[in-house]
Amino acid sequence: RQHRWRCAEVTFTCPEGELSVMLLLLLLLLLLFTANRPKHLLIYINPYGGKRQGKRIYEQKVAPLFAAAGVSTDVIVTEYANHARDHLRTEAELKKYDGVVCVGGDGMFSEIIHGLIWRTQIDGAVDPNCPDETLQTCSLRIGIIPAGSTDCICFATVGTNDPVTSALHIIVGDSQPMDVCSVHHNNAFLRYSVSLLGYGFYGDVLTDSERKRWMGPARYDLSGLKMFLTHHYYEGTVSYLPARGIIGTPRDAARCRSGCVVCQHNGKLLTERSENDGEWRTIRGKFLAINAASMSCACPRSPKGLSPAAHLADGTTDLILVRKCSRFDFLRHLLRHTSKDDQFDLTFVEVHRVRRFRFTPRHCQSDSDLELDLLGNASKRQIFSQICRDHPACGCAPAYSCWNCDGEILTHTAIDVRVHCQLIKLFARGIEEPAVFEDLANPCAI
Ligand SMILES: Nc1ncnc2c1ncn2[C@@H]1O[C@H](COP(=O)(O)OP(=O)(O)OP(=O)(O)O)[C@@H](O)[C@H]1O
Ligand SMILES: CCCCCCCCCCCCC/C=C/[C@@H](O)[C@H](CO)NC(=O)CCCCC
Ligand SMILES: [Ca+2]
Repeated sequence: RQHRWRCAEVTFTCPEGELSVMLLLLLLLLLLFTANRPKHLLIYINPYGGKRQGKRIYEQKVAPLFAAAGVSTDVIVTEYANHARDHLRTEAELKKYDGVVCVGGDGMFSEIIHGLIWRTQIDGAVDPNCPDETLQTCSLRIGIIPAGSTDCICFATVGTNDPVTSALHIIVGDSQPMDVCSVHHNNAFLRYSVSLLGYGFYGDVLTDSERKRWMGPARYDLSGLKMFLTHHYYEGTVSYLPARGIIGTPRDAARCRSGCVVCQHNGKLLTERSENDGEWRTIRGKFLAINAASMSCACPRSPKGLSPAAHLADGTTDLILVRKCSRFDFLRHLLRHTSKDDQFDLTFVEVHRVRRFRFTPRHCQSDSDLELDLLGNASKRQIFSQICRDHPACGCAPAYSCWNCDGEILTHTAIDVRVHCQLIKLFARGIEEPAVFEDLANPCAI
């Protein structure tokens, strides 16, 4: 609640009429020319996100504030999935606007960035399919009015999921840069991600929860419990390029906050330096979860997030590997997402701050890793024996999971992920530290 903003009316009185007119003019000029406030916004509302309250939230809580602040709007209520993405990619007259706002959850935000980033690359003649291209930064800022199920991007950039607070951050024209990961498979673009890329546990939770969409946000709790009990593990190889020369580690006590110096320092450093500096490292093993958190991923379910010390705009992602362990140990790890204890302080968990990583599931590994028959095909016996060994009870469980990419399912399992430092900007200012009242003895001074 401490991050909530509210409107207040303040009445100034001035004994001289002329002076009051001058002050009024000065205020108007300041608002017009010095503040970076948006004047015209393009708004997309997902009427089916979260508890299906998007339209009501916008009309009752947000539209009156925009009207009072003199912000004009063009509003589109989406009619189908990817409506907003496709409109931004091809039709929207972006020059008319100072920003784009989505009313919905992380999936709706994902649609907006896919539309905007794609459009920016095509306009700038950059090939989005090439994983090594330097992407062009998007000039339009993005606002999020939370009306989804997790709303982790709003929570991790503002500190609360409250439509009025987000509307006020948009009105005052705040700006928060943010990293974006591009995900490719064999030189073909798959998706962008800003929060969680999760294989194994979080991929399975998402797949299961999509069948329960009718339940609303509670679907994640049920699927989370089910997948915890199922306890699948997956084999594969993770290679990564550690972020070198940067300040900050995933085990820091310090957090990314408004005006973060780590983001400023690393952002400058990484844009100046070739990202191929450094040596790739490889880890092969059996994992319950492989998570890449490009930001803390804090949300009401996990107030400090999957990687509490991750940064919004430092050009890195925190790669968290949870190796195969007992149900009891995995529960200890999961419960630490919701408590103050360090979720990385466990022997089966490791975390690396990286600029790029690749994952190959075991069944996709090169032929030399598999038994080959005379025709060069991988032996069925070997693949079958893997399934049987992993799931002796039924033998029919899947040998591979899928990726949860900011709450959307990725069908490809072998992926190449690269962080693009500060590719987009949000109408936010990062989480603010609570005010410290130093002069408690003299409240008037405060
Ligand atoms: N009009 C629509 N009809 C059906 N689906 C839509 C429509 N508009 C958007 N969508 C899709 O709905 C999905 C879910 O939306 P959204 O992210 O807003 O809510 P959520 O999934 O409940 O929340 P969260 O992503 O925070 O968990 C998104 O993948 C989006 O593409
Ligand atoms: C026995 C069960 C213990 C459960 C432990 C709870 C741990 C909660 C961690 C929550 C982390 C959320 C990370 C954010 C991911 C979002 O990009 C994505 C889209 O909105 N949400 C989910 O995938 C939704 C993921 C929901 C997972 C439960
Ligand atoms: Ca980051």
